[in-house]
Amino acid sequence: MKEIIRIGSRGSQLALWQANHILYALRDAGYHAELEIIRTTGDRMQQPGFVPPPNLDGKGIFIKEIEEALQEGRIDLAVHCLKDLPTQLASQFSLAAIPKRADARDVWVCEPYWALHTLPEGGRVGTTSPRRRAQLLALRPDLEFVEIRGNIDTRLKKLEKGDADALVLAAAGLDRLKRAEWVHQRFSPEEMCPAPGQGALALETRAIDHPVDEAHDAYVRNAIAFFEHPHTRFCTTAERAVLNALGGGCQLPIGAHCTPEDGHYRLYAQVVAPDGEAMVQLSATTPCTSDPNELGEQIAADLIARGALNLLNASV
Ligand SMILES: NCc1[nH]cc(CCC(=O)O)c1CC(=O)O
Repeated sequence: MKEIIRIGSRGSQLALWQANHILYALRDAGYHAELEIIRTTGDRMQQPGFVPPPNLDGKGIFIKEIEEALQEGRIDLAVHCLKDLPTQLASQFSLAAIPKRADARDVWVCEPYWALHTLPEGGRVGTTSPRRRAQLLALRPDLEFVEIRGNIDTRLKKLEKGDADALVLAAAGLDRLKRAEWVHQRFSPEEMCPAPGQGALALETRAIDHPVDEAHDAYVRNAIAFFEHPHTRFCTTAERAVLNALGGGCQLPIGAHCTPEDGHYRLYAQVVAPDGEAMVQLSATTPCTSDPNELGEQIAADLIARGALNLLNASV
């Protein structure tokens, strides 16, 4: 009898694309894989009329129910956007593989103003991300913001309807869903520094020392090992270390972007005040042989020495 690898995913358009991408690759490699769709708190929050419970903790709202399924053995493998994963996983879980990253950049989606600087004064940008709002204000203090939620097609429809004049989205999502014709401008990381881990997937399994079935868990870890992409692992580990050292969470206006450059890695990180009036930014390089966590922690310490925590405190 063939062993089956059960993959858990959220039901959003983008999550399904990503989970299927992994599923088909596993099938191509000769494995039996199945998909299980799991509804998370984060998905329910995007429904109209959702009332958040008073004790709701924003961290990990897209992963809680998926990790429960992992822990209970209903699934063997969870496929997430790495940027939605908290910087610290509970000890029962492991980031078993990080596949090659797609385009990590943020993009400008705006008809008919093809670039950020051409949008007329007071233009309304549809984003709820504190990082994107702060970074946009640093470039264009006149901008206004409106809440646009939902999956990518919903957001594009709301843009078409005129609910906003422009959107800023992750390139990876639009590229994966073949909506790249909406992209007018891909921001350089210095203009709009992407969220740590943006554009990368995370393959999460039970940790080695928390198996449901030792032989099956080892089989799954072995099956997914070929997805692992060492450059992406290094870069996203360094980026997430910056975020972790500054207090974690996707609600903080922190960008970090690391790239391999011949023989070394370069990490750039940026913390912006919520009103865009102040910013600290730094970059550092390190040899390929060094520890990505040290690189991220070093940058975070240097950002703190330049006042990053004051900017972050202003944002809560
Ligand atoms: N916060 C939602 C989210 N999580 C991951 C992506 C995009 C895909 C990725 O970064 O891998 C998005 C949408 C967006 O930011 O536009």
